[in-house]
Amino acid sequence: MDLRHNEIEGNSEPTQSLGQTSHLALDIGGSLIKVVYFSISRDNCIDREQESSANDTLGFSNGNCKHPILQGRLHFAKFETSKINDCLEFISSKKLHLGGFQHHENPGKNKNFIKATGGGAYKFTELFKENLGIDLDKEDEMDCLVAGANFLLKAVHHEAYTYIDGQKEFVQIDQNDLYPYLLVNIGSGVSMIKVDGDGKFERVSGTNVGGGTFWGLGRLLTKCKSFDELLELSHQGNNRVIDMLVGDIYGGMDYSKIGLLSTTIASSFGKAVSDNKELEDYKPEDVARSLLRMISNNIGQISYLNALRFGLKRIFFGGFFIRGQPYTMDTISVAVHFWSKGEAKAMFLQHEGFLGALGAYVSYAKHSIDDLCLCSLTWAVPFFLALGHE
Ligand SMILES: Nc1ncnc2c1ncn2[C@@H]1O[C@H](COP(=O)(O)OP(=O)(O)OP(=O)(O)O)[C@@H](O)[C@H]1O
Ligand SMILES: CC(C)(CO)[C@@H](O)C(=O)NCCC(=O)O
Repeated sequence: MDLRHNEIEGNSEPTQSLGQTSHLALDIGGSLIKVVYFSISRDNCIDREQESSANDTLGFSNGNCKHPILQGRLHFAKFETSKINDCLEFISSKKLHLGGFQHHENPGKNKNFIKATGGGAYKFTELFKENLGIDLDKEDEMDCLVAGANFLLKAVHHEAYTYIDGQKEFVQIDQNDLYPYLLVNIGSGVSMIKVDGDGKFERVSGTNVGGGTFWGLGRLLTKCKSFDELLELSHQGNNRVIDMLVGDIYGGMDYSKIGLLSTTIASSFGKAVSDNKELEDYKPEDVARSLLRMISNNIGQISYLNALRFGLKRIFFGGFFIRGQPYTMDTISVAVHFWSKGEAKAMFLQHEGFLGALGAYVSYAKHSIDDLCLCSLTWAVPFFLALGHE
């Protein structure tokens, strides 16, 4: 199966067979809105009974009931939360809102609802109702992050990877040895969640110094107009111009007695004090680089401390701050490796920014199984689990 970052192919039971349609879930965060939606390839409609035994071996037999399976793609899109109207326009233009579930508690209401998580699911309830005529069915943000991460780690073959010395290496996940792990979601702010199983987790820590801090401070300091511009700048910069290194303090030497190399940052932005320069005297790219390093390092260190607190060896990092950026991932990996003396491992996720939205999408399954499923399991579950069997 071709698993590209923005699309996942898979199977889905046709929604009309269950008397419902739903192809859309949202995660409306402080900075970004993440959209996950399923599109059906109608020409690929196949009969469930002609399928391989993948579903059956997973316990997803539909018994005596016979109905077709549709094939399609799971799409991923994102919008800035400040431009929520673009998102509404996108949903409307693709008519994604027309496929929502009917309220099963009150079918007479005849109102569509779509699954939504993140703070914006609360903040923008009325906006969605007024503009698209849909209710947002709210799912808890932490529940969704965990459900999304667990789903990806179990179902998608090349999902988790390490990033060490510029090398991306995919990690084989043993489903029987997945838990416990620490999930660190770096969004506007950062949540750290100890995951012990499906739906079994505890948010053990967090920090307000996250992706929003990088983008907010970076915008003020560099006058960048977009997040991508800030990232691009940080690629070109040299953090040593503005960070105070151990070597700057120790006359070029390591402080080997306590394990610090001369190249280790002793104080982020520390040179700005002794240099006696103004902001304009520094290149924006150097400032951007120092900032990215400072924030990534700090998150890596706090993550390690929490992993240590609970004896966790594996830390999975998600959230849109990461954006598959080599320098960000390298800094986080080095921080985790350095502080844990190689005991803990930092891993990243291909669908990093979509954990919450995927978790909200998976949560449709709850309704189908509990309330709506007539003679087989929901369309969503076999579809997702089938991913792992390609
Ligand atoms: N195009 C972009 N525009 C703005 N921020 C971006 C962009 N791409 C990546 N980012 C980074 O991603 C962060 C947001 O990540 P994410 O979408 O995971 O969090 P969120 O859901 O908006 O925040 P929270 O969960 O704290 O409410 C931003 O703070 C920024 O650092
Ligand atoms: C408030 C949330 C959960 C919203 O997504 C996130 O931004 C976050 O985890 N912030 C960090 C808050 C803290 O624990 O200090």
